[in-house]
Amino acid sequence: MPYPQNFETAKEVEAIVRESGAVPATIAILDGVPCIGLEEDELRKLAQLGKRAIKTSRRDIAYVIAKKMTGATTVSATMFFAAKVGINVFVTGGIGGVHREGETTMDVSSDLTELGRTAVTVVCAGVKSILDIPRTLEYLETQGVTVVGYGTDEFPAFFTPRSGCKAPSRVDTPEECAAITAANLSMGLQSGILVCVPIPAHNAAAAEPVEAAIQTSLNELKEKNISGAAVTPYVLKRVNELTGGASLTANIALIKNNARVGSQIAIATAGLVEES
Ligand SMILES: O=c1[nH]cc([C@@H]2O[C@H](COP(=O)(O)O)[C@@H](O)[C@H]2O)c(=O)[nH]1
Repeated sequence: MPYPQNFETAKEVEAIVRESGAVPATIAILDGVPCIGLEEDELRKLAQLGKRAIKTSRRDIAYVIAKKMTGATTVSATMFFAAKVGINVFVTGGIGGVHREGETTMDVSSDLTELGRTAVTVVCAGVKSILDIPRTLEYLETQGVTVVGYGTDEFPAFFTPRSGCKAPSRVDTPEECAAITAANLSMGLQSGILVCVPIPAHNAAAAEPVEAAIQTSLNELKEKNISGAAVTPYVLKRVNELTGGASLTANIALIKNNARVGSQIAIATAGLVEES
């Protein structure tokens, strides 16, 4: 997300979490120090750095710390730090997944392996259709990740509530999510839970222009020889440009919605699980 929308959204998300009765702790690595909860000026600096902050997945954590760099943590690294300090529930927009043609490129987000090895409940709006959604679900199954649709039988596809793929299971209340989180922890499964909240219908950017923009940007990847970690940021930026900002508006709306749902889940979970 570009500045200043990233800063404003982060602040608004923290406010939503507080208003809901939970405690927000935005996670990042600042000058080599992992931080769990940021002061407003720290949040602003990070937001202003934008792409100059290092996109930090699990593999990058040690390097960013050793080099005293500033890292914006992806879902995999954020889960790692959340688990370390006993945070059970974490909200984000979307997660990474298996890329289209991932069967040959092996471009599979480390978010999926982290979900397989770290017991944190991640609240998201599913994965974008820039990815291969059926293979993403297969890989989550391989990793032993509990995937639930929140108030839906269908796995949501970020900008649109529909992906054409069935969610492996369904919940309808924060209490059900909390009970699953508590069972996961008490069984010592040591894997994560993915709660997939569909974008609210009134916020959903009309699916067709977003889908068309995704196709265009995927074609550009090949022309421009872009691969690996650069793929997701490039496609997100291009889709926003091509849809005249509609995808950014939808992105912000769904993140706030996830924050509301995630806070309710966190509160219900706190009633069931002792702090570790
Ligand atoms: O819809 C989204 N997908 C992915 C990301 C970011 O991209 C990361 C995955 O990147 P990669 O595909 O390189 O693993 C996620 O953890 C998250 O930080 C995001 O913000 N929004």
